[in-house]
This record gives sequence, C-alpha cells and structure tokens, in this order.
Amino acid sequence: MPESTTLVYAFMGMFGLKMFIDYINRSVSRGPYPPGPPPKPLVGNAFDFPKTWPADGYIEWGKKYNSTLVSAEALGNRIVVVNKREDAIELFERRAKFYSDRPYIPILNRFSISLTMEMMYGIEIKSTDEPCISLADKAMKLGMDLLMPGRSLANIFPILRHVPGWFPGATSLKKADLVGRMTEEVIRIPVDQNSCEQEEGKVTPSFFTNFIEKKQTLGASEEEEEMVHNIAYTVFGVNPDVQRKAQEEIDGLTGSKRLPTLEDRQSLPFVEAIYREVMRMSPPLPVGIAHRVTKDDYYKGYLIPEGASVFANIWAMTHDEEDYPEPYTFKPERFFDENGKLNDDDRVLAFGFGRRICVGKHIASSTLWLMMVSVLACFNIVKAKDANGNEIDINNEIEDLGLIQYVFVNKYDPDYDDLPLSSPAQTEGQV
Ligand code: HEM
Repeated sequence: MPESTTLVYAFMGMFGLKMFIDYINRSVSRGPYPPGPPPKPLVGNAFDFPKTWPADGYIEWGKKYNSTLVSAEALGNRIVVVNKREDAIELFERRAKFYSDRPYIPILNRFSISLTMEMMYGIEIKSTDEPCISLADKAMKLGMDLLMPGRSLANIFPILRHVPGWFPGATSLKKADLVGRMTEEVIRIPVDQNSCEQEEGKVTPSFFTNFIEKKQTLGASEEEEEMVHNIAYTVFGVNPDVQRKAQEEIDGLTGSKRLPTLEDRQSLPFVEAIYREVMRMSPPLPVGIAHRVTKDDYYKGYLIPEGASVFANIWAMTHDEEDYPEPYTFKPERFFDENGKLNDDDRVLAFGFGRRICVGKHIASSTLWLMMVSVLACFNIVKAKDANGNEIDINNEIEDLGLIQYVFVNKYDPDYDDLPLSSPAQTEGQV
C-alpha cells in the first residue's frame, strides 16, 4: 500500500477515535456550561456559529437562552462568548490568572507581539508599497479570517491541524501555513532593514514619532485620509451639530491660528467625547480576540472548562441599552455628567480586557484623536451631491472591515470581505 494511503487511513482512524472519545466525554455530565444551541451528535455545534455578523448573532443567543454568557462546542473545543461588560471584567481582569492565555491558533504565536513591536519601534515605513507592509496586510487579512469562532474547521476540530496540507479540503491549514510564512517574512524584512540602517549609522525614528511629526508638517497619507474619511462622513456628515460644536471648542482654544496638538487633548472635552462615542459605536474588533482558560472555572453557576476559548463580545457591551441608552444613536453628550464635565466612563472597551488588552492602545488612541481633531480643525464635512445637485444620503451602516486594516496600512480588498473587523459602509458617490 502506498505510504500516503496508509497515512490517510491512519488519520481517519485517529479522527474517528478522537470523535468517539469526545462524544463519550460530552455525555459524562460536567457543567452545566453556559447555555447555547443544543449540540448535534458527533459534530456538536460546528455548524451553528453565526456567520454574517457574529456579534449580533451572540446577542441573539443571549436573549434566546436568557443568559449574559453563552457557549457552544465542537468536538471538545468549547467557545464561550461574554456579552456583558461586568462579566468580562470579572473573568478577564479579576480572574486574569486563568483567563490570559490565547488559544492555539496556527498563526498567532509569531503574528501578534513580534510583528507589531518590530514595526512600531525603530522601523521607518516610507511607503505603503514596501514589501513588509503589503505582506503584513495580506497576513493580517488571512489571519483574522482564521481567528473567528467557527470560521476555520481546524480551530473547531483541533485534530484537523495534523491533516497534511495536500489533503482535500484542508484549506484553512494551507492558509495558516501561508500566514505563518508571510509573518516570518514580515518580521525578517524590517529587522534586516534596521540592521542595515544601524550599520550605516542612521538613527531610525519610531512609527509614533514619525507619525506625529508628519501629521503636523505634511498632513496625512492616503490611507490615513481614507480612515478619517470614513469616520468623518458617518459621524460628522450625519451629525452637523456635533461637528459645529467640536469646531467651536477647537477654535476657542487655538483661535484658528494653529492645529491642535496632543497637549491640547485635556482641554478639548467635547472632542474627547466624540472619540469615545466613535469607539463605542464602531469597535473595530467586534468580538475581540479569544482568551484561553487555563483551569476549570465556575462563574454564575456555569462551568467554563480548561481550554475553552472565551470571547468578549465588545459590540454587545458597547451597544448594551442599560449602559448606553439609544445605543445606535451617535451622542457624544452621553459622556458628560450633569455638571457638564466629562464623566468617568473613559474605558474604551474596543481595546479588550485584562492582561491581553491591546498593546497598541495608547498609540491608537493618540493617532485617532489627532486625526479627528485635525480634520475638524481644518474642514467642514458636508454631504456629497449628485449630478443634479441633490445631497447623497449617507449610508450609516457598519461593514465588517475596518480600522485595524488601516492601522496596518492597506487598502480594501474585495477578496477578503468577511472579516471580524468593522467600519462604516461606503455609500455610492462617496469616495
Ligand atoms: C483602533 C485601533 C485598535 C484597536 C481597536 C485594537 C483592538 C485590540 C483588541 C480588541 C485586542 C484583543 C484584546 C483582548 O484580547 O482582550 C488587541 C490586541 C492586540 N493589539 Fe490592538 N487594537 C488597535 C490598534 C493596535 C495597534 C496600533 C497595535 C500595534 C502597536 C496593536 C497591537 C496589538 C497586539 C500586539 C495585540 C495582542 C496583545 C496580546 O495578545 O497580548 N493594536 N487589539
């Protein structure tokens, strides 16, 4: 018998055995787990995960099963989704000791810290055409796709990681392998570049200092413009009063004589409220990134088993009517107290939780704030007009593609339009 056929049989045998053992394990009563759709024999909930807009799908599960915590499982791999802010803070922060691992996802070990840190500190990005940027972009898109709960069968069925890439249907493994190799390149290119620059005695400024400097002297790049454009159209185009109020605040401080700087941030509370409201309404990673539990834990009477992937449904939390009445209305005023001072709700949930909270949050916060305030200081954003001079209505919907993509400097790619990221949808006629 050829070696490859033996391998296939061996794999199928192992797979069958694993399914059987998991099925028996599931039948033995542990738990109860947080509620969710009833599992089907053998496959569990593998085909129940919401596909189109997962964040809303998990809110629906929460309503249906009357629980702030919901869960599902496929072949022994349990996924828990946390829909409430208090639960996320309890689990990811007070119990951080057991909720700070990441699930094994083929690409992530190399992908997260090393990539961003190499890029953020000491590497000068001169153009978006640079190989490491376009590679980072592609790796990011592919990688995000693999991260979604239920999106990759290899994440649902851990045993599938052992299937060779040539096996029919093993597309997510091929993707993971590709992302792994691309990420290695993304890390290698800037490191090599940095070494060369050091040998030549050049001082390499960081992304952050470059950005701030460039913003104040040359303005924004095409991609940065595009990001601001998206935010600006949806937020200010739809809300002219908000725009006017923010501009009055800025002009009151600068006398229209200069651009605001980061030092002015404290003195511009209304702009700050706009920043908070933008991040609340459109968190770029609506269901965050999974944390892996390293020890069986009980919460609200439910078992969250060791190895479970726990997702913070950030979207559900920032659209929770109890915390944010009229959650789908853009209202920066909600961040002021009765004395007209900014309230203490300054926690931007969009950056995640606990020890795994976004490491780039300060950079992201500063760059986004600077972009918003600079646009407000210089422009009036109005609705575009069609050929007959009629205003084009603004599409106020959110698409699942967004800011992180821009942070990694790239353009919209229609081949990967189903990502766990969000951004305002484009209206025809708006560029
Ligand atoms: C608006 C911009 C950004 C948003 C909304 C955002 C959001 C997030 C979220 C939700 C997580 C997962 C947190 C969790 O697991 O609880 C995360 C992780 C991470 N972010 Fe960001 N991020 C942004 C920008 C950045 C930037 C600019 C960098 C690079 C400097 C960055 C680097 C990272 C890294 C390395 C992680 C993984 C941290 C870990 O696993 O410990 N992010 N981000």
